[in-house]
Amino acid sequence: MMKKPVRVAVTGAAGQIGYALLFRIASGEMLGKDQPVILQLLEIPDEKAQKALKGVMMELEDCAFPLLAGMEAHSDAMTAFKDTDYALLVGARPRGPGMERADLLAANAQIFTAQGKALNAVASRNVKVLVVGNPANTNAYIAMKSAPDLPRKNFTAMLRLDHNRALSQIAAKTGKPVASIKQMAVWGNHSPTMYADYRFATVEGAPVKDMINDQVWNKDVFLPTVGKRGAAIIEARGLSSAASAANAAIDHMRDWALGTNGAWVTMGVPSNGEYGIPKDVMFGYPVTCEGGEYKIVEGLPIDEFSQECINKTLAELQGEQDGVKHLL
Ligand SMILES: NC(=O)c1ccc[n+]([C@@H]2O[C@H](COP(=O)([O-])OP(=O)(O)OC[C@H]3O[C@@H](n4cnc5c(N)ncnc54)[C@H](O)[C@@H]3O)[C@@H](O)[C@H]2O)c1
Ligand SMILES: O=C(O)C[C@H](O)C(=O)O
Repeated sequence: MMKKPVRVAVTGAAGQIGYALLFRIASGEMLGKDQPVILQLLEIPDEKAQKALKGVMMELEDCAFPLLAGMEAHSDAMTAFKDTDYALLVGARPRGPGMERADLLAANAQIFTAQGKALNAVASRNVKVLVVGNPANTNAYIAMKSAPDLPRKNFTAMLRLDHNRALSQIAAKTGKPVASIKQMAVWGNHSPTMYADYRFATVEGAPVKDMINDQVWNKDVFLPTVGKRGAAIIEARGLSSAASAANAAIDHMRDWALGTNGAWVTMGVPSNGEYGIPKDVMFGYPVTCEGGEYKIVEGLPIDEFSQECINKTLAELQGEQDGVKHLL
């Protein structure tokens, strides 16, 4: 028997990430090839954006996806998020050359206050929320704080792109297939301060750290390459990453909904104090997922270098939180 359709809200649906995301959700790559979806698409109430959204919907229609059980265009979060089971908050201004993601805070923070309130009012009480719009951790924090009637754990930020970037860099360095690398972790903020950590990573049971055995490469090549990859793409493309970001969003939601079978992935989630991070800070952690819930991998040893890196990314996140206090 066919499953009951679930509602998936996507904001910024006519943007570049939206264009790389919606077709994959509708084809079943996110929630499974047996899960029909109803897309609830939000764009700003602007004639050009709404017209572009209509065009994307025409193309979705032309794909005749068997799993696409319905599709709606919205210009108001209060209708777009009605009863939604999943919410991918992508819509926000991207950064341009020379900007840091934190520079977007003022421009984007208000979007997430309003959208958090709308989720609070009308979404399914089990809604799974992924914030992609930058600065993603702090925007997710704002949305969570603006939705006091929803469980905190329902709000997450996207660090999966950083996780995937770290995997690819390690695959290139070790010459091992990307799929063979297990137990990667990225701690903290989706910003250059993030700490991509391969201390626990293995390939077929063998430690990656021993294969590389080069702390200078870790510090001077690996960490800056992963941390500044977003800027490198903006520099090369003239636009911020889109297909890889959409791919990471699919990975994040699929793993959260369908489970990881014990494998580690990275999600930005509200802290409950794990690893000394203050409660509610939206922090990148290694997690496993099962039965629609994520669980932070606990008890990992944190050496001095790692603690310094974690402190730095935490301090940045706390600074961002301070900067939006007046909105909450
Ligand atoms: N977390 C990550 O790893 C990651 C990766 C890539 C991009 N991003 C971020 O994702 C965001 C979107 O990037 P993009 O390249 O798709 O940008 P884009 O400019 O191509 O598209 C953004 C879309 O959002 C819409 N929008 C703006 N405000 C909105 C609102 N309040 N409600 C609904 N829609 C709204 C715009 O009209 C536009 O169509 C940016 O903030 C970017 O920095 C995050
Ligand atoms: O870096 C950006 O501004 C876009 C995105 O967050 C990325 O990491 O590619």
